[in-house]
Amino acid sequence: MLPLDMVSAILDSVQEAIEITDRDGNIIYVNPAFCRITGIPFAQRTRENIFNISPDGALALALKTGKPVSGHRTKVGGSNAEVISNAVPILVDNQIVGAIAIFQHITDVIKLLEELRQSTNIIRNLSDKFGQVTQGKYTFEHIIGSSRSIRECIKTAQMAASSNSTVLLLGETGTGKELFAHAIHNASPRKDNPFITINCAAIPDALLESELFGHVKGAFTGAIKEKIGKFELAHSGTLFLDEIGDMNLLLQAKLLRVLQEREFERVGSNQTITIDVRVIAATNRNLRQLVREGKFREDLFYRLNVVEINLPPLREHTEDLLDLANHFIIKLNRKLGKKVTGITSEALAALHNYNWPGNIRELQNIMERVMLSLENQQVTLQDLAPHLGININPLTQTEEMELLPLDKVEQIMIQRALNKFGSSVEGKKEAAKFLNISLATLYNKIKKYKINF
Ligand SMILES: Nc1ncnc2c1ncn2[C@@H]1O[C@H](COP(=O)(O)OP(=O)(O)OP(=O)(O)O)[C@@H](O)[C@H]1O
Repeated sequence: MLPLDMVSAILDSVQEAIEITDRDGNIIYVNPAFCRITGIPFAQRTRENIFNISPDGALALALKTGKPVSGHRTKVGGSNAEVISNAVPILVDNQIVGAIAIFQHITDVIKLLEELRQSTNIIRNLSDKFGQVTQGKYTFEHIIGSSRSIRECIKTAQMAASSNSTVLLLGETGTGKELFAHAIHNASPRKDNPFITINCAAIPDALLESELFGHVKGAFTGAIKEKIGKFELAHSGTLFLDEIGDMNLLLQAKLLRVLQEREFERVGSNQTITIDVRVIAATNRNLRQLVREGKFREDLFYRLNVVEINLPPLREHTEDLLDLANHFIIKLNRKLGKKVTGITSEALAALHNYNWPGNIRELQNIMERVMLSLENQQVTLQDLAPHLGININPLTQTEEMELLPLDKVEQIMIQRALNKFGSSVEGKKEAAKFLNISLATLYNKIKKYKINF
């Protein structure tokens, strides 16, 4: 057992407030920390009974129930001090002889809680930010194509990369707009900073503003915590605004201001935020037409259109088909664990003849579907035909008919030859040679039978 004077010296030196009662609730001891926190002198406090002065406090509860009480929030009876207290009954030979409580001033706890809340907020925001921040995935090396039109697009994009100019990428779906946006960012001085993408068509109008500019807590119903917008996330990097043609007029006005002033406010806040962001915008819609129809602001169009790059549809640069097909074969071999060796010339000719409404994305998808069932072999016309809507054996149907007019047979043969050799000038020469007619005759018959390819 510790000597009594030592026990009292220990209690006197503890930083937390301590209060002790006897079995009947008479307060028999409070330490100096208690007097400091509550402002009640020792002599005054030890004249009181806990059941009178603080009947709902932790000490009274511990005495009444004989059980420990922890984390009890209360005001110390007879003072204004709010505390969090833990109390336990004091047992001697299994009999309650009193109770002791230890208090912590609530302002200390609140201060700690506030610090904790702020730290949690910072961590949450950082992890939010971290989750959304990406780097540019592709470089110009990933862009396949040696046709004049693609080379020109690459040249313009490379020139734009070194500047801070806003770039507008126009082109049908699947022509590589996003790929170019990544490549421009990666070739720019901002390449080590964030590359943030937002698809304006994929986000409902009501949410797009806060996605772009962020919001403060309580800015609108559902804004339960503050949110950093894409513009802030992209600070010092690049913001890729995809499907810009789908943005509503109200937001277009706000976007124009950011592009002009480089500043904005989060939704619900009047604090102006200044940013340094390079904007690349893209759309597969006809922006000029939208301007004429009053659906896209002319001033915004010119702000965005500092450097304009028009990506050609695949049907207009079919000379890149072989390189693209081989590129996807290599990529998909890796992805699917295959060893496909290439594509036959007949299959390539069929690719030439197709219209490619989904452009390069469609080519990539078709190659993937075909390669799923191939092993160590080439992609053939038979593999591709169902995906390109080609009937590779028109005669099997027609053979079942007893007779066919001669010109119908001629038309079918010309169609088949063009499917086989392709519709390029070289392909037509081959087809004419195979059919034993001159190139001029072939052209005449294509015209006569209105053959589409
Ligand atoms: N020149 C190219 N070389 C290699 N791959 C390409 C090329 N162009 C496009 N691709 C590939 O085709 C797919 C579609 O490209 P991307 O997403 O960039 O098109 P997009 O024009 O942005 O389409 P959308 O308008 O539908 O968003 C991607 O997988 C991309 O990597």
